[in-house]
Amino acid sequence: MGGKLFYNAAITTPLMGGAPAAGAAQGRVASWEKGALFVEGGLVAAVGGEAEVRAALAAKDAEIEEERDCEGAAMIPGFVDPHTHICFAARREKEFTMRLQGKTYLEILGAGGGILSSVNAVKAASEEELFETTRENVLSALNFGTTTMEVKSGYGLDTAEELKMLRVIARLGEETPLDIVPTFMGAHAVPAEYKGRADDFVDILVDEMLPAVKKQGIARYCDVFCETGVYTVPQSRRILEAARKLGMKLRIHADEVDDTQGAGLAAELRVASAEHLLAANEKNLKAMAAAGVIADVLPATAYSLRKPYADARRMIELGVPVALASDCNPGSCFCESMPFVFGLAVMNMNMTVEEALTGCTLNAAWAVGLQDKVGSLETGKQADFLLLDGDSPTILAYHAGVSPVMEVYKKGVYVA
Ligand SMILES: N=CN[C@@H](CCC(=O)O)C(=O)O
Ligand SMILES: [Zn+2]
Repeated sequence: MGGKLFYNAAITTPLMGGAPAAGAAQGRVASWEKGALFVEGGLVAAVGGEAEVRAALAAKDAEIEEERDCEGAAMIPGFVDPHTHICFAARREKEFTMRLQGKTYLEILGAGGGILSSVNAVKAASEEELFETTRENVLSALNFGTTTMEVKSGYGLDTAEELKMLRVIARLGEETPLDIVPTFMGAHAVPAEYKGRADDFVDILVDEMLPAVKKQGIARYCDVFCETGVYTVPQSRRILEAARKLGMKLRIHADEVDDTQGAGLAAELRVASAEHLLAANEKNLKAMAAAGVIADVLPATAYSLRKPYADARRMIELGVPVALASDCNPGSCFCESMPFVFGLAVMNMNMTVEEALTGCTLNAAWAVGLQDKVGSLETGKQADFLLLDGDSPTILAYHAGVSPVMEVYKKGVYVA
C-alpha cells in the first residue's frame, strides 16, 4: 500500500499518555519545525522530523505515491469539540437581545423561553428539516477545523422527539466527514408541562426514555443539566446512575450559573467529564482531580453570557485535565468556531498555547472516549489534521477575529 507524504510542515501535537493530560503534562507537546507526516490508508503511518521520516520510509521501502510541500505551514491535529448542542431547528436571536438588555439566562428559561423555545422549534420541524439545518452548522464547524464533535440531544424532552434528534445526530456521522459522538440529554430542561413537578419527569426519564434510548442504540453518553431551577444533585444522580446501569457513559453540566455541588457529583460518579464549572468550588475541583474527571470548559459561553470565565489556571494547578469546547447552541453560545474558543482560552483564561492545544485536541478526545483514534498526530491514529496560515499554533490566538485554518484533512483526505 502506498501513501501521501506531507512535508515541510511545522508540526505541533500533544502525545498520548496513559490518562488525560493534567497539570504540567497539559502544556507538554511535541513539535518539529521542519516536520513530515506520512498517511497510509487514512492513518498516520509516520510522523516526526522530515529527515527522520524520509529515512524511515526509505528503510522500509514504503511507496510514496504523492508528496505535498506544506511550505512551512503549521500543522496540528483536527479539533475535537467535546460539547455541543448543535442539533437545533431555529436560532434565538431575540433572546440574545433580551440578554443584552439585562434579562438573565435562567430568567428567560424560567419564563418558558430559552431551551424550552428550542424544544418547540424541534417539535415543529420535520426530521429532514432538522437534519438540513444541523448539517449546515456542522459543515461550518468543519471549516473552522473541527473534525470530531460531540452532539447532544435535549431539545426534544419527550421520547419520540429525543429519538428523532438522536437519529439526526447519527446521520450527521454518516453524511458529513466528521466523527460524531451522540449524547442523550433528555434532562436538559424540565418540560413546561412538568413545571414544579421535576421529580415526575425524572420518573419518565428513568422508566421510559432511557430504556427507549438504550434500545435505539445510538447514544454513547448521557448528560444532565444540574443547575438551580433545572435538576438538583439528587435528581441528576438518579438519572445518571440509571443511565450507567444501562451501559451508557456519563457527563454532566455542572455549576454553570450557581455552585449547586455538581462538580462534587461528577467526582462521586467518576463521570467522563464535568462541563462549564464557572461556579465550581475548590473542594469539588480537588475531588475531580482525584477522580480523574475531565473539566470541559466553554469560554465562548462565558463570553456570550458576559460571565467570569471558568478558572482553568487553577484547575490545571490542581491537576484537573482541561478540555475546551465550543458549546455551540442557539441560546447561551451561538459559536461553532474552535479558533475563537482557542483565542479566548489563551487571552482570557491565561492558558498557554500548548495547554489550549491539548485542551482542543487530545484531552477533548479523552472526554469523548475517542483518545485511541483522534486528538494527536501519532502513528496508528487517524490522519485528522489542519494546516494553519501561520508557522505555529500561536496564530490561533494571535490573529484575532479570523480563522487561520487554511485546510482541513480527515483520515488523510482534504475535506475543507
Ligand atoms: N446550559 C445548558 N445547556 C446549554 C445551553 C442550551 C441552550 O440555551 O439552548 C449550555 O451548555 O450552555
Ligand atoms: Zn451544554
